[in-house]
Amino acid sequence: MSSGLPTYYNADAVREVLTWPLVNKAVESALVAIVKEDHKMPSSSFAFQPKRTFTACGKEPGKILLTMPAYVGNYKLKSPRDPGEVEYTVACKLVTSFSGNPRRDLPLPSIQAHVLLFDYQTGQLSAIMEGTDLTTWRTVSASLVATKYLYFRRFGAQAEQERNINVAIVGCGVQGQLHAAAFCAHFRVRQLNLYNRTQAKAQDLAYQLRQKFSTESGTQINVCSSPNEACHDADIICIATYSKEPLINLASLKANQGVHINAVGAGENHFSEVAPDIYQRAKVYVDCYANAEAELVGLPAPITAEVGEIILDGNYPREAEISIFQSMGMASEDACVAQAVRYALSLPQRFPY
Ligand SMILES: NC(=O)C1=CN([C@@H]2O[C@H](COP(=O)(O)OP(=O)(O)OC[C@H]3O[C@@H](n4cnc5c(N)ncnc54)[C@H](O)[C@@H]3O)[C@@H](O)[C@H]2O)C=CC1
Ligand SMILES: O=C(O)C1=NCCCC1
Repeated sequence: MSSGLPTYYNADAVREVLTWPLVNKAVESALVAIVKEDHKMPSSSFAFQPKRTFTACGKEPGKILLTMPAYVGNYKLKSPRDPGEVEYTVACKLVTSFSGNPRRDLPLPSIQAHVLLFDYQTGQLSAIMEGTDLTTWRTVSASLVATKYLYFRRFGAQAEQERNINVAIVGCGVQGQLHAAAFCAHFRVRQLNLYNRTQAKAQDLAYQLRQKFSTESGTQINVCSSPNEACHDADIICIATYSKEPLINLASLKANQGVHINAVGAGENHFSEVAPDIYQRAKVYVDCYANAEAELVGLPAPITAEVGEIILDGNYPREAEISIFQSMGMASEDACVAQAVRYALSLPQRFPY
């Protein structure tokens, strides 16, 4: 038992060990752990994750502080070097969302976070970890995991390695940029369409991604002048803006074909970016029912399942269905990723995850 000060992990340290295998495993563990024990295929891991709080930071909109506590029990980090011991993690993320930050004279990220990690046996605060990149990575990872189970698995177990897809990114901010790079890195992306309200941002992103993916994997990367243009031929759509108005509707999508949407953004109201006619036609999946109950009031469609339930029971959407992963972000993802980061940083040598 330590009686010293908590260890501080700064952004550079965290960045050094953030890799997709590490984050994806941790996020998948979290998505499964929060599934209720009475599910038909229960998992041995479990989590307690109360509804998070939102504090308005002033009277004008667009500035909020969220507190996100979680306990995740009896799960595995599952890294190649990990001896298979089970983990217990107690954590609380403090995160602000100040949507005007990128437009400040000295721009800052809209989302900034720290994760507090506690000793699960004594309750002592053991670490404070800068959590801004961690938040971006785990959110993108949740979209990757959701896409794997809600889109690819409907076409078979090998589809994520074999199937060519067209991807649309609507909103090329911090989230959109990492979604674009990660989807190209994980899947066979034939065409990547980028839309951003300020087109120069989409052009910058296209320029950077072309250096890597156009030559390596032949991905055709296009900058589009409207969300409709970006999405009309897309199999997968990742939408991550602060828009209070719908940016895409049913007419924006490929007709009568399987489409999967990762609906990531929109701040306080998570579902305003996507029009009700899509929700009414789609199967809607969430990361967590408890958050959905509090944060998706007025969602124009019923919720089909949590992503973790689908991982456990394999009840995938049908091939031609539209699926939506309504991503809210959850504390147990942050807890599991922060724990994995701390574990990776504790190893004498960095290992290739
Ligand atoms: N689901 C989750 O777990 C998480 C969700 N988010 C959400 O993702 C969204 C994006 O976050 P970041 O990329 O960090 O923000 P950002 O500020 O870096 O990027 C936002 C992008 O959206 C665009 N945008 C903003 N308002 C718009 C509007 N009215 N119409 C069209 N485009 C608009 C901007 O041009 C910008 O490129 C936010 O809504 C944020 O709350 C962020 C972190 C986690
Ligand atoms: O889960 C998170 O972290 C966030 N979710 C919604 C917007 C702010 C950050």
